[in-house]
This record gives sequence, structure tokens and C-alpha cells, in this order.
Amino acid sequence: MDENHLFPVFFKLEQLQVLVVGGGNIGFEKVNAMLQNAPAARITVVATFFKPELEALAQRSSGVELVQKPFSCGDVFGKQLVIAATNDRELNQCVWEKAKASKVLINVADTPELCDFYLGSVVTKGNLKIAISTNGKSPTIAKRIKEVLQDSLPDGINELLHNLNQLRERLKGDFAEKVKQLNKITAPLVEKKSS
Ligand SMILES: C[C@@]1(CC(=O)O)c2cc3[nH]c(cc4nc(cc5[nH]c(cc(n2)[C@H]1CCC(=O)O)[C@@](C)(CC(=O)O)[C@@H]5CCC(=O)O)C(CC(=O)O)=C4CCC(=O)O)c(CCC(=O)O)c3CC(=O)O
Ligand SMILES: NC(=O)C1=CN([C@@H]2O[C@H](COP(=O)(O)OP(=O)(O)OC[C@H]3O[C@@H](n4cnc5c(N)ncnc54)[C@H](O)[C@@H]3O)[C@@H](O)[C@H]2O)C=CC1
Repeated sequence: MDENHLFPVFFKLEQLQVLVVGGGNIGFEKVNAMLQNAPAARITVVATFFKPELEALAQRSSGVELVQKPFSCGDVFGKQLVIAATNDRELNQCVWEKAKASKVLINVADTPELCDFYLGSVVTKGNLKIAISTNGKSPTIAKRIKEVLQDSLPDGINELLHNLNQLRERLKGDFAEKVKQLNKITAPLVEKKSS
């Protein structure tokens, strides 16, 4: 069977500087996806045209700055993550070259081979977050799996996390002892029901 070799991480976008090049349908979707997860994300969007929905979103989000102009090399300066989402493949490639020259991580929306990272479908229940990737095979299936998980995870899962967090703070002993106690307490969650 094929394997997915992507390594998932969870970025704190409010501590990073993000550049999105392109402010059309996909630029809007990527900015929206970031803000849904990280409302205080700091995102600069450079584009010659902005979709009205993106302008409205930027109005509501203090961390988003729209800069209306053609892309230039200097736009990558000071950024840690870049998303190239223009409708011009050659321009997206040029943004990739600039990002690579500056050792900045880049996602090129129309070219998976040029992506250092992919965006995932995200399930959220309070503090719990699950990110889904199909290894780029079918984002639509990722979206559907998200919907299934979103509906099937009980709302009480956040209370469980809250309670375990309180317990974790209160536990005494060294690291190994804490791990042992937490594993013991949570074991019933994964015990197989006998039929
Ligand atoms: C590789 C990746 C790179 C990246 O963008 O990060 C990528 C690439 C491409 N997407 C394309 C198309 C579509 N993408 C979506 C939707 C999403 N795409 C997302 C991620 C990713 N898309 C990364 C892989 C993730 C993985 O590993 O599974 C999601 C999960 C996250 C997000 O974008 O926020 C988000 C769902 C969010 C949600 O709702 O949960 C839909 C469906 C829809 O919008 O309803 C369609 C149309 C249907 C179709 O084509 O399948 C095309 C063809 C473009 C063209 O034909 O022109 C390419 C390029 C190519 O494949 O060559
Ligand atoms: N990864 C993904 O999830 C998906 C990726 N795509 C790909 O994304 C790309 C973009 O599609 P759309 O957003 O629908 O296009 P669009 O036409 O809605 O938007 C294009 C954007 O690029 C900007 N742009 C063009 N030339 C520019 C320049 N020189 N400098 C700065 N900005 C410039 C425009 O101003 C506009 O904001 C397409 O190549 C498409 O294949 C499409 C669907 C899903």
C-alpha cells in the first residue's frame, strides 16, 4: 500500500509572518482556512485584485493586510511562510524561487511538487484539533472525512480534556510516575468492549 510521508505539525500563526500571493478564490480560501484556526494570524496578501469576500474578511481581521500590487521579490522579505495562489503558473514558480532563495517555507496551491507543506482539512471540538491529509490524492475526500468526524465526535470531549488537564496539573511525582498514572486513568477509554 502507498504511504503518506507528510509530517504533521500545528503552527502558532500569530507568532509567524505569513505571505499569501493572490487574492482570488484560492487566496481567499487559504486566508479563510488560516483565520478559522488562528483568528489572530498575521497575514499579508499581495495581489493585483482582491475578491470582495477577502476584502470583507480583512476588514474584520486586524492581523490581515491587503497590499494591492503585482508581486515583487521584496514581498518575501521577513516572512516565514508563503502561499502562492495566483492564477499564473509561471508567477507561482517565480514566488517559489524567491521563497527558496530566502529559505522560507512555501505552498504553491496549483503545484503539489513545489509545496514544502500542505494545508489539511481540520476537525475542531474545543481544544481538540484533528488535521487530515490524503497525501494530495483527494482534498474532497479529506473534506468529507472531516465532516464525518466533526459529527461523530461527542461535544463532551472538550470537558474530558479540561478534566484531564486539571488532573495533569495536580499529579505529583516525577515524569515517569505521571505518565504511568495518566495512562492508568485513561485506559478505560480504549478498552475493547466484550460482546
Ligand atoms: C496538495 C494540496 C496543496 C494545498 O493547497 O495545501 C492541494 C492541492 C490542490 N487542490 C485542488 C483542488 C481542490 N482543493 C479542494 C479543497 C481543499 N484542498 C485542501 C488541501 C490541498 N489541496 C493540499 C492537499 C491536502 C491533502 O493532502 O489531502 C484542503 C484540504 C485544505 C485547504 O485548502 O484549506 C481543502 C479542503 C478543506 C475543507 O473544506 O476541509 C477542493 C474541494 C473544495 O474546495 O470543495 C478542490 C476541487 C476538487 C478537486 O480537485 O479535488 C487542486 C486542483 C486545482 C485545479 O484543478 O486547478 C490542487 C492541485 C493539484 O492537486 O494538482
Ligand atoms: N490548492 C487548492 O486547494 C486549489 C488550487 N487551485 C489553483 O489555484 C490557482 C488560483 O485560482 P483562483 O484563486 O481561482 O484564481 P483567481 O483568478 O480567482 O485569482 C487569481 C489571483 O492572482 C492574482 N494575481 C495575478 N497576477 C498577479 C501578479 N502579477 N501579482 C500579484 N497577484 C497576481 C490576482 O490579482 C488574483 O487575486 C489556480 O492556478 C488553480 O489551479 C484551484 C483550486 C483548489
